[in-house]
Amino acid sequence: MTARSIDGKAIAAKVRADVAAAVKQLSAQPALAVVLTGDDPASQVYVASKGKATIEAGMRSVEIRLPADTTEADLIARVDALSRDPDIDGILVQLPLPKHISEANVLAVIDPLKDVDGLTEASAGKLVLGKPGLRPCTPVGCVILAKTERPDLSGANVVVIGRSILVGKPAALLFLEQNATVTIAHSKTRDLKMVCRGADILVAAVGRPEMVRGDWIRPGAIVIDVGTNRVPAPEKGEGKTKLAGDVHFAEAIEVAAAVSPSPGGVGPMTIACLLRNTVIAACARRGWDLPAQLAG
Ligand SMILES: Nc1nc(=O)c2c([nH]1)NC[C@@H]1CN(c3ccc(C(=O)N[C@@H](CCC(=O)O)C(=O)O)cc3)C=[N+]21
Repeated sequence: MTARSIDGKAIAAKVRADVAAAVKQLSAQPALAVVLTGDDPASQVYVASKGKATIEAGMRSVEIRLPADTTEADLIARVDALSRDPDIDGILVQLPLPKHISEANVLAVIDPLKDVDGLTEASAGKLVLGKPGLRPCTPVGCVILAKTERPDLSGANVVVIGRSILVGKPAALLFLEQNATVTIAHSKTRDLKMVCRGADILVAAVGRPEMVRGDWIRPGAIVIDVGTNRVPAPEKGEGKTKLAGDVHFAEAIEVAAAVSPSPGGVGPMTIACLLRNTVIAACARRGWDLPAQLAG
C-alpha cells in the first residue's frame, strides 16, 4: 500500500487566500515584526518564506536581524520597543535563542495582545484553560492537516514526539481539545518505537533527521512530520545541503495511510497560521470586527 502525501502547500494556500481577503476589509494594514537572533538553520528557512508571505497577504513585514552575540538586555529592549509601538500588531521572536539568553525572560516582554506565536504565559494559560486566545502556529497547522485526513479526532490515539514549548506541548493540548487520547513522548520515553506504533496519529517534532522509521508506524496511521533539519546533500554538489524531516518519508509512505511531508507539509501551514493570527491580533487590539473569512 502506498499512502497519500498530505499537500500542506495547497491547504496553506487556501488559508492564506482567506487571510488576504480579510486584510482587504480592514481600515489599515496590519504589521508583523519578526526578530531573528543568531543563525539557527530552521529559523533561517522560516524567515526566508515568512516576509514574502506577509507582504503577499497585504500586510507590512518588519524584520529585525541581530547577531548571535546580542546580549539578553539588548534583545529585551528591542522586543519591549515593539510591544510599545502602536503600529506593530504581531511580534514573533524566533526560537531557539542563543544559549546565553533566557527565552523566558525575552518572551515575558511580548505584549500578550501581539503574541502571534502563542508563547507568552497569557496565551499558554488560555490554551491550558480552554479559553479563546492566540494559539501557536505550528501545532495549529498539525491539527488542521490531521483533520483533512480524519475530520473527527475524537478518541484517536495521538502520539506527539517532542515536548518543546513551541511545538510538542501545545500540540498535545490542541489534540486533547479535539478529544483525542494524547501521549507526549520524548528522549526519556522507554521503548519509543512501541509507543509510536500505538499511534493513530503520529506527530514527530524532535529535530532529528529521519528518526522515525517505517517500523515505528502503525499500518494505516496518519503521520505529521514537523522536523525542519538541514542535512548534507552531496548529490547536489560538494558542501550543499537540503531540508529533511524527522520522518523517513520513503519508509513511512509504505506503511501509513497518509503522511505530511517535510518540506511541503507543516512548514507552509505554520506561515499561513501566523498570518491568520496577525489579523486576529490586529482586530482584537484595535477594536476592529474580525472579517467573516477568519471567524470560526
Ligand atoms: N518563535 C518561533 N516560532 C516558529 O514558528 C518557529 C521558530 N520560532 N523558529 C524556527 C521554527 C522553524 N519554523 C518554520 C516554519 C516554516 C517553514 C517552512 O515554510 N518550510 C518550507 C520549506 C521552505 C524551503 O524549502 O526553503 C516547507 O516546509 O515546505 C520552516 C520552518 C518555524 N519556527
